[in-house]
Amino acid sequence: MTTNDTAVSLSGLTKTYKGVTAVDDLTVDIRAGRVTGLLGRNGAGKTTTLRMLLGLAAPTAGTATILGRPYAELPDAAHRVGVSMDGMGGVPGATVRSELRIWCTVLGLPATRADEVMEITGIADAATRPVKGCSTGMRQRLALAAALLADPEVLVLDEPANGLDPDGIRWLRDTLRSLAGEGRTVLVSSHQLAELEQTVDDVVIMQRTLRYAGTLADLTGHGATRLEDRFFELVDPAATSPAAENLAATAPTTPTPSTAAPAAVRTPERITSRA
Ligand SMILES: Nc1ncnc2c1ncn2[C@@H]1O[C@H](COP(=O)(O)OP(=O)(O)OP(=O)(O)O)[C@@H](O)[C@H]1O
Repeated sequence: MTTNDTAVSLSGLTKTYKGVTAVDDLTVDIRAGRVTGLLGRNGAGKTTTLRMLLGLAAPTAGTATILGRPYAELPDAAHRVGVSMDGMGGVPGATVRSELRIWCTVLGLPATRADEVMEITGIADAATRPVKGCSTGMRQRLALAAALLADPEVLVLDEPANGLDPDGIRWLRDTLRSLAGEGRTVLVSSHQLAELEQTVDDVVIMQRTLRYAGTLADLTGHGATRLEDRFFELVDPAATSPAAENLAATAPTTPTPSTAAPAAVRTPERITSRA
């Protein structure tokens, strides 16, 4: 079911690479104005899903829309959707400020906007630092700064917590909550379950196929169970020992054939699964 406040809609979304299905028949609506965590192990298909959503990879089957249209057909998409993904590349030789100013030019924004987003993301002190000399955490902040430049309605962030120290993680959590508080939609991929548990309203769990879509509160019984426990029940019901779970959580996953039976998929009220 699609509602008026659906920000992202995936329908039967499937991607096969040389006979290996990375994303299989993913159908889910993501509600506007909320922080939604796209969760899955390494290799679960999160990045592939986001790339299809943003028109960076062509689906083998199915559709993905953002604000009601495929990204490539969305008017003013570069202003309405802010994106942070690995491999988006930087400008050789740029400093933090000059890189953001280049993006300001590309987006038709005043150069002063670069300084505003540096303040928001806590990197103003690093304005003159070469980007290639920045730490991973600093680069994550810079990537979010770039995503925020055009004051977008929707943010799509691929693993934004990677490389952040505890201060950075707390800052990211507060920032994402505050962005959603302003009415923005935040779709954030991660496999850092403890972190996400404190950040998201809604959860989409995938392991090539959809395993859960709904509110965090529904998933955890309003905190009665931990997200991590529910996650493992959904992605790997056979795993029983914590040691096995920890190992599985960090090991790359080889996609299984698309004929494998999907796990139970819930259809709660906040995110509507149409699987
Ligand atoms: N361009 C590609 N060509 C072939 N296989 C690919 C390609 N991109 C992704 N894959 C495969 O698709 C599967 C899903 O990868 P994807 O990067 O989407 O997972 P992920 O959930 O984002 O993982 P991670 O958390 O490690 O980033 C993996 O098995 C990966 O090897």
